[in-house]
Amino acid sequence: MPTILVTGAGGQLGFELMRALAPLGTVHAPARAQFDLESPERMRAWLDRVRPDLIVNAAAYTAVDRAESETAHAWAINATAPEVLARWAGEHDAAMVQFSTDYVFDGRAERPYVEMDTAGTQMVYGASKLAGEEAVLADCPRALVLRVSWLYSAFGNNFLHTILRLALERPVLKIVDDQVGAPTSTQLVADTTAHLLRTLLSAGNHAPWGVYHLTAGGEVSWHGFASHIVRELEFTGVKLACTAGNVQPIPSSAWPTPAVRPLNSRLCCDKLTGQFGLNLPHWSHGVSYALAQLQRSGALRVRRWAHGARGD
Ligand SMILES: NC(=O)C1=CN([C@@H]2O[C@H](COP(=O)(O)OP(=O)(O)OC[C@H]3O[C@@H](n4cnc5c(N)ncnc54)[C@H](OP(=O)(O)O)[C@@H]3O)[C@@H](O)[C@H]2O)C=CC1
Ligand SMILES: Cc1cn([C@H]2C[C@H](O)[C@@H](COP(=O)(O)OP(=O)(O)O[C@H]3O[C@@H](C)C(=O)[C@@H](O)[C@H]3O)O2)c(=O)[nH]c1=O
Ligand SMILES: [Mg+2]
Repeated sequence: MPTILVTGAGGQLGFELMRALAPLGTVHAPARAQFDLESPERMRAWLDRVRPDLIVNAAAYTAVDRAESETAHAWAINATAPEVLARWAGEHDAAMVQFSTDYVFDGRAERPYVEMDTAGTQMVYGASKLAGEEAVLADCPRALVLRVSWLYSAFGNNFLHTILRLALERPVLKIVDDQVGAPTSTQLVADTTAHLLRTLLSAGNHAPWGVYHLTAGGEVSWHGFASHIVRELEFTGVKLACTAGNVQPIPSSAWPTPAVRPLNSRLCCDKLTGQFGLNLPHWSHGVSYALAQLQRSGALRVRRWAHGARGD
């Protein structure tokens, strides 16, 4: 059984990977005190001691706007740390998975991006993630780089939770309508990663490692995504301050942010579905599932009572 290292297990994707990768081997998720991505020495010491056969790097610096002012910090975690991991993996014949993002592209193309397209972005988060990808591919012969987009889950910090919070508090939401992509659940990414690894690890010398785009099917703007979330929340009966009709579309120019996000975040996943014979379900499936998880956990009911009179 392979020994597997999952970094960032406390993050929204790492949490799902712990579940999805468990059948493939013995999964280790060291705490930050033992495995800090900003400490190459500590990482190497841990790797030399445990000697994983597979490194799955789900840790990252994901604060897109803050990265513009915390450049060194973002670069250390998103670019230098993957390089350290990949170098160790390459030297010890281990395999590695690195997660990357639609934000490596500048978003000016008029079609979904394919893996071979030239990536190039001005934003620090995207540029640091691109440097991480390149280092991993250069240093580890058995590397899988998965570019995912717009991740959300019932657990963790993400746009779904932002919209839930805002819809409970505000009568009107203004959301950008000119940035388009595919919201993708962490479950879909984690389960698909496990499928790919099962194939790749058993395929021998000619296994198709490399870069793949991995998102849910379909496409939508952030405004369309937010409207969908609020509409689905209305069905749950949770008491909202905002209705779906009051989620208003705005252009990016009306929502200035330190990091300029791509207008086109669409990633073509044909390479992955063709190579591995997998189907990537429409993005709305995962949203229904995440909201059902929130409802079953009691999170929506508690919020309703916290917000208004019980039973109203
Ligand atoms: N979120 C998104 O929408 C998208 C994410 N991605 C990529 O997917 C991957 C997973 O992202 P996601 O799960 O959303 O990220 P999260 O922000 O939810 O989790 C990131 C994890 O990294 C850990 N981490 C950060 N810095 C360090 C460090 N110095 N040492 C050890 N651990 C550290 C965090 O630890 P702690 O909990 O202690 O802070 C956290 O567990 C990343 O590669 C990201 O770039 C790609 C596209 C979209
Ligand atoms: C909260 C809010 C956001 N927005 C806009 C800002 C932005 O353009 C868009 C999305 O907002 P966020 O800042 O939550 O999303 P952002 O942090 O940019 O999400 C990204 O995270 C990184 C880690 C990735 O890799 C990307 O794939 C992507 O998921 O919505 C509004 O227009 N109105 C609002 O009220
Ligand atoms: Mg964010």
